[in-house]
Amino acid sequence: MLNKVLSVENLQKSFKNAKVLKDISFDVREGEIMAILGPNGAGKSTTIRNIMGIMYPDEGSVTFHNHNGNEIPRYKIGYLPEERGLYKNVKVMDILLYFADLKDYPKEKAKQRALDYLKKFDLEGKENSPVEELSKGQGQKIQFIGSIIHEPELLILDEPFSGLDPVSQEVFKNEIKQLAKNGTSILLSSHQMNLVEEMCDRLFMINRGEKVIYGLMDDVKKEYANFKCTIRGKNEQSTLESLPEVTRVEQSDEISILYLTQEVEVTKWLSQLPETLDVQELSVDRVSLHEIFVDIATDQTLAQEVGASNA
Ligand SMILES: Nc1ncnc2c1ncn2[C@@H]1O[C@H](COP(=O)(O)OP(=O)(O)OP(=O)(O)O)[C@@H](O)[C@H]1O
Repeated sequence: MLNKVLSVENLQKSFKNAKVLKDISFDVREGEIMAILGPNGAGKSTTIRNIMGIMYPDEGSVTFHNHNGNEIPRYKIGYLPEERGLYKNVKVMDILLYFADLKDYPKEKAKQRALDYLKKFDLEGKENSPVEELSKGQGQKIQFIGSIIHEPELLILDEPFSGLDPVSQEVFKNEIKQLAKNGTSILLSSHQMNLVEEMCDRLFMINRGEKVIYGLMDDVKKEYANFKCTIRGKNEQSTLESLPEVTRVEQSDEISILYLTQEVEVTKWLSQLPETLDVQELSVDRVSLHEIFVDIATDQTLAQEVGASNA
């Protein structure tokens, strides 16, 4: 098993009378991409702020290697906060060197890394531009570079994809994957399930401050991502519901989605469909992480530890 870089144990946090974190525990391992997923207000940012020492938990602990709380060497951690914003009248290079200086990172090395990353993020030649002349997405790229300029061992990204266009999202996604491949441990939060689905190794799903799922992405998919069959054609809902292995049918206009049991053998199931069905189009897919989340967040009885031995 990979080494643990960060451990979060039994975090509890209340604001006035509202308990927003209820016994949150997970870890982040060397070189992995770990995602905290959950809907708005679930407690993702509060968890991250407690890890970063921006606020302190009422109960529980945060450990980075063998260091706790104030002993944690913050210069080994990179952080992209949810709040975006940089000093407006400062030049791009100056702000990046300032970020590096805060972490005691050598200036010349930082300068070279900054230039390399500006090029990578399609911002070549912008080093002397004032931040106020950048677009929102460009500013976010600068802030992202600022969070990795000092080669952190652990990188914490709070909603890294929000506000980015699809091309920039792809650039960020690839860079995050590359960093992990080179050994950086990544913890990122998101409420956009589909974006992180194919990039994270493990996930922690949180809803109303509580753990809903914690485990390997592959295990979560195996456990929850059953097959669904989408049929376009004129069919009675009751006919479709009476087919074997169908747990639920959703219908709108001529599109019917048949959710199938975990045990279904797809080829066998397809071969026994009645000839009387009206099929103009048919596809079989696994339900997405997004659908799994909506299901689970609205029916807590499904919540259980997934792949606990691997988690
Ligand atoms: N400083 C604060 N004072 C009072 N309540 C707070 C504070 N910070 C967060 N909360 C509350 O804690 C809950 C969790 O908020 P948090 O920002 O952690 O959610 P989130 O999962 O990051 O959501 P989002 O996806 O919307 O960013 C919310 O109900 C929020 O209103």
